[in-house]
Amino acid sequence: MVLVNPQSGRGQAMALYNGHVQRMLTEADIPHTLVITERPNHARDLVRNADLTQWDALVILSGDGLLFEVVNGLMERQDWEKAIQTPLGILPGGSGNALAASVHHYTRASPVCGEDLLTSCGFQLCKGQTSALDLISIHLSSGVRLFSFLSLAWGFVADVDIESEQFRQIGDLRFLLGTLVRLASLRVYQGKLAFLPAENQPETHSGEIKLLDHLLVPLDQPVPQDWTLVEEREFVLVLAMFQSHLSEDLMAAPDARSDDGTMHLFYVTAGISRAALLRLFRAMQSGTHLDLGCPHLVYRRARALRLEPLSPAGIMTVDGERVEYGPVQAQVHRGVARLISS
Ligand SMILES: Nc1ncnc2c1ncn2[C@@H]1O[C@H](COP(=O)(O)OP(=O)(O)OP(=O)(O)O)[C@@H](O)[C@H]1O
Repeated sequence: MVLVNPQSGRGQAMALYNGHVQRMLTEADIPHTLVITERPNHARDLVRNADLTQWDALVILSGDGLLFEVVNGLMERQDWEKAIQTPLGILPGGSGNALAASVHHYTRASPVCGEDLLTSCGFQLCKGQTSALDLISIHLSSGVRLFSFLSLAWGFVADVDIESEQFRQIGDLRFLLGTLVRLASLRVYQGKLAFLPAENQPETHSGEIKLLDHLLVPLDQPVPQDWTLVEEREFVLVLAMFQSHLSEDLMAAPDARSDDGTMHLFYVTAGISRAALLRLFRAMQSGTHLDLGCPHLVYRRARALRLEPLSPAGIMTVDGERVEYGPVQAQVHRGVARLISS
């Protein structure tokens, strides 16, 4: 099943399907059914109720938001243990296309963008090999539990992602414009951050197949003893990456792999100059931001984290989608889903 969000990116996803994708799938002799989404949550509702035995794979031609819907729709099913084993494919049709860029990066080929990225992902889709995909269980303060495959962001990155949606018509340039606007009015975000370092938890057991979040305690209790409490309380951004790319041209976590069982946690503390922050983002285009030795940038590998914003209002995103603002905690579950990626 190929799911297309006709509104994603600059609204070009259907043209990409008609121009490239359909031809590739036909040449590769892969019969498929096209589903054009009509509204937000259409894909989520569809996969929650679909007869999955009909499909070898669910393929998303859109941005990361549509795959986020599909993953969470699968996890809402009674038979989620089986449903989440359905191979998931991604074809870049949005403006960020972080997972598509990550899937390409994992092939170790040199970076590409635009239609070349679509061709690369289309080729991998036709080959049909699958890799394991980590899912990150995320608990919001209201008690809602979500599943993420890409990122959790608060502060600068989340603000740029959501505020730049008004510039959707200019495609991925919206992130550059949004970054410049946010830099001009750079903010500091107050909050508490804690995490379980990967080295303290060498093996991630996902609690059998049940996906029990055995590393987490309720949000109203202090984090366990073996967690690290970050001393700083003033941040410019907190970003947990679960794949290599934050967008098509920002390689936030070059060493990340789809099934490494690791959260790649970055935070930037207050006091960084606008120029230094801009340098970080420019270096992130080639994945060299950690080489700059910026004293405000911290990178840690983690298995679980807790973030408690103290600033009264703000933006938090999961996989680039806005979620309820407030205390949040998360745990990685290694390789519980399947991603078409070679
Ligand atoms: N037919 C539709 N009309 C409007 N919104 C839709 C439709 N189908 C899906 N959506 C919603 O659109 C949002 C954005 O989708 P998606 O992330 O796939 O594209 P994008 O935002 O352009 O890409 P990116 O995340 O790469 O920037 C999602 O929250 C999804 O729920």
